[in-house]
Formats: sequence, structure tokens, C-alpha cells
Amino acid sequence: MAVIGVELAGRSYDVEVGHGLLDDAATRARAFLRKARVPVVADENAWAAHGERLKKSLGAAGHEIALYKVASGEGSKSWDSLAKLTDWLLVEGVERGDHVLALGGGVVGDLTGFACAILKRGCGFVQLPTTLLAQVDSSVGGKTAINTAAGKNLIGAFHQPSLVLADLDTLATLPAREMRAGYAEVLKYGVLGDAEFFDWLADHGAEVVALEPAALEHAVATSVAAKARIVAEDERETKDTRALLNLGHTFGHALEAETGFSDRLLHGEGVALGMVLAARYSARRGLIAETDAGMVARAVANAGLPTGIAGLGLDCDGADLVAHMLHDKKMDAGTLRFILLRAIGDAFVARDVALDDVADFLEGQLRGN
Ligand SMILES: NC(=O)c1ccc[n+]([C@@H]2O[C@H](COP(=O)([O-])OP(=O)(O)OC[C@H]3O[C@@H](n4cnc5c(N)ncnc54)[C@H](O)[C@@H]3O)[C@@H](O)[C@H]2O)c1
Ligand SMILES: O=C(O)C(=O)C[C@@H](O)[C@H](O)[C@H](O)COP(=O)(O)O
Ligand SMILES: [Zn+2]
Repeated sequence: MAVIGVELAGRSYDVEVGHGLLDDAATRARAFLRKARVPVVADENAWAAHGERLKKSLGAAGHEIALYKVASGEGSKSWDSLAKLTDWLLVEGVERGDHVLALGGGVVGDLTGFACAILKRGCGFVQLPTTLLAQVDSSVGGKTAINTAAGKNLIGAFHQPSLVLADLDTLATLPAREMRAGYAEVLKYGVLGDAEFFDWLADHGAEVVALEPAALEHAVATSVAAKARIVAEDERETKDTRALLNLGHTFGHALEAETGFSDRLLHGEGVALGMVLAARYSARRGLIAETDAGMVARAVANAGLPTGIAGLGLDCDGADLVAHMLHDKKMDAGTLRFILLRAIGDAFVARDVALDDVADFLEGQLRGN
């Protein structure tokens, strides 16, 4: 088991990574369970697969669960879901000093975290991530949000959890496609800042996706440690440091918007494609060699993730994709900050990217060039 601290002065917390953590969630989270009745917001599938273990643990410690189930899928990161969830939390009488438990993937984590950020101007929450993506990324760092018609994560808040329990056993029931999608965010840490981890993944990535315990724990703990370091340095993305975690997301979020936030393209699949595009665009600008961009694409392909947008069957052109990017939170006074590569393991924030050049690049990629 690994315990990784996210060091944020008065808002510091631990991320525990290991097997069987849900079975003693009540003990591990006891500092945050001050009432007999504990509000739990759970993804419907995560609850069906793992709810009983959580219930048993809380029950043994004298707690009963007040359960709110969230429908699976990106559609639940909406104003409507947020309104219904906050209404429920109010009916449940959740107070500012209480903690809500969020059991599920990034969708439930982002939605519940945002609800807790605004409920009575802020109550506590504990993340119980049950997807690879949520364990390595979304449960850590306090970005919470919903989507709107204008785009991805555009309404949200920074609100840190008080504890994260990443129980690796929950991944046993995760569909293979979701496991691969989560792997894209694991790979991201290697590509953006850790060439050694990128190389390790080339040798052990298949074991991670196959849930081999030692490889899985190493990959999750290394990813969380990387994210914790970055978040501790730049919690609110006011410097360039945290923006690096957005590698692949400028392209990825545009593709998610273009596919209507549907299961045609999962977030992690969008990130995988986005990383390949960011690497190819870096090569087009002469920042890295074509062979480096090829290595990123190969790492993505080896994980069974998509590498080309021509195959998505999108009914749009490069300029349409760039139009989605204008809502990106990295827009700053009319220019978009892009995360590009100087090398595998060395990402940086570029401020001199011309959007018409990006549109031209994407046009070529859409046509498979
Ligand atoms: N806040 C952040 O820093 C951050 C970081 C990365 C991604 N995100 C967000 O996270 C979201 C994606 O999260 P995700 O990939 O976890 O998707 P998700 O929450 O939609 O979960 C994926 C699917 O797996 C199912 N599921 C969850 N746990 C399961 C389990 N243990 N067994 C069986 N099925 C299970 C869910 O019902 C769902 O169908 C996106 O909205 C993305 O924007 C946020
Ligand atoms: O934690 C971060 O910072 C990230 O950028 C992590 C990303 O994987 C995540 O998808 C995040 O929600 C994207 O951030 P956004 O600010 O572009 O919404
Ligand atoms: Zn992401």
C-alpha cells in the first residue's frame, strides 16, 4: 500500500492507494464521519459492484448510509444533475462540517465535488474513486466541474477532498474499454514530465491494464505522486505548472464536444488522441523529431487506444474543432496556451501558437495525412 500526501497547508490530505481499502473505509475515513447517517453519492455501476463492501464497513462502525445514485455517463455532469444532487443534500440536512462520500469515476467525483464546493458555500467530501482514471487523476487535486452546451468543465470550482481512498480491487469490475481510457491519463504523466516512467510503461503497460497487482500499484502510486507534486506547486493553475496536466486536453476536449460528450469518445480516449496530436503538432513545429511523435503514438496504440482522428468519422473541419477550443480555460486575452513537447518527458506551455495553423494541422489530420 502507498500513502501519498497532497501538501496544501491547511487543506493537505492523503491519497491511499492499495487493495481492499473499501472494506475498512469507515476506519480509514473515521475522522470525517461525525454522524451516524453518512451521505454517499455513488455511480450506479460502481454501487452495484462495490456498494455492499462500503455498506458493510460503515455498518460495522455503527453508520447507516443515505444513498444517492448517479446515472452512469458524462451526461450526469450537468446543471440538471447538480440541481437534483444539491437539493437532495439539503433534504438530507448535510451541514458545512459534514463530509459526503463520492463513490465512482471522474463523473461522480467531479459532480459531487462541485456540489460540495457550493453547498452552504462549502462542505467536506471524501473521494472513493473506482475507475483507473479517477484513481490516477480526477480524485486528486480538487478540480470539480460540470459541462455546459458551450463545452467541457466550464462551470466549476477548486475544492479539495479531505481524503482519497483508491481501492485497486474496484478495478476488477471495470469494463476493459474504461480501463484503457484511464491508462491514457497514466501515460500522460510519462509524456509530460517523466521519461523514465514512459519507458517503464513501454515494458509494463500491458500488466497495468491486465491488473497485475504490483505493476498496477506502481503505476497508480507514481501517477498520484506526480499529480500531488504538481498540485502542491500550483493548486489553482495560476502558474504554468498545473497547465501541463492539460497535455492532450485542448484537442481532447474539442473532440469530446464534437462527439456530443457521448460514449462515442470517452474522456481518456480523447486525451489519448489529444496527446498524439500534441506530439505531432510539436513535430510539425520542429520541437521534437517525427520519431518521438511516433513513439507517443505507438505507446497509445499499444494500449489499444485510438491514434488518429480520421477514423472517428467526424462531420467537421479543422476550424470547427478550433472553434471549440476558444472556450478552453487556457484562453488568455485572445490567445490560447498550448501544451507542447520539447521531448518525451518535457512538456511546456507554448503561447505563440496561431489558431489558423492549428486548424490547418487538424484539417490534415482529419483527412488522415
Ligand atoms: N477533476 C479532474 O481533475 C479530472 C481529471 C480527469 C478527468 N476528469 C473527468 O472525469 C470524467 C471521466 O471519468 P471516468 O473515466 O472515471 O468515467 P466515469 O465516471 O464515466 O466512469 C466510467 C464508467 O465506468 C463505470 N464504473 C465506474 N466504476 C466502476 C467499477 N468499479 N466497476 C464497473 N463499472 C464502473 C461508470 O458507471 C461509467 O460507466 C470526465 O468527465 C473527465 O472530464 C476530471
Ligand atoms: O488536474 C488537472 O489540472 C488536469 O488538467 C487534469 C485533467 O486530466 C482533467 O481532465 C481536468 O479536468 C482538465 O482540466 P480543465 O481545466 O481543462 O477542465
Ligand atoms: Zn483528463
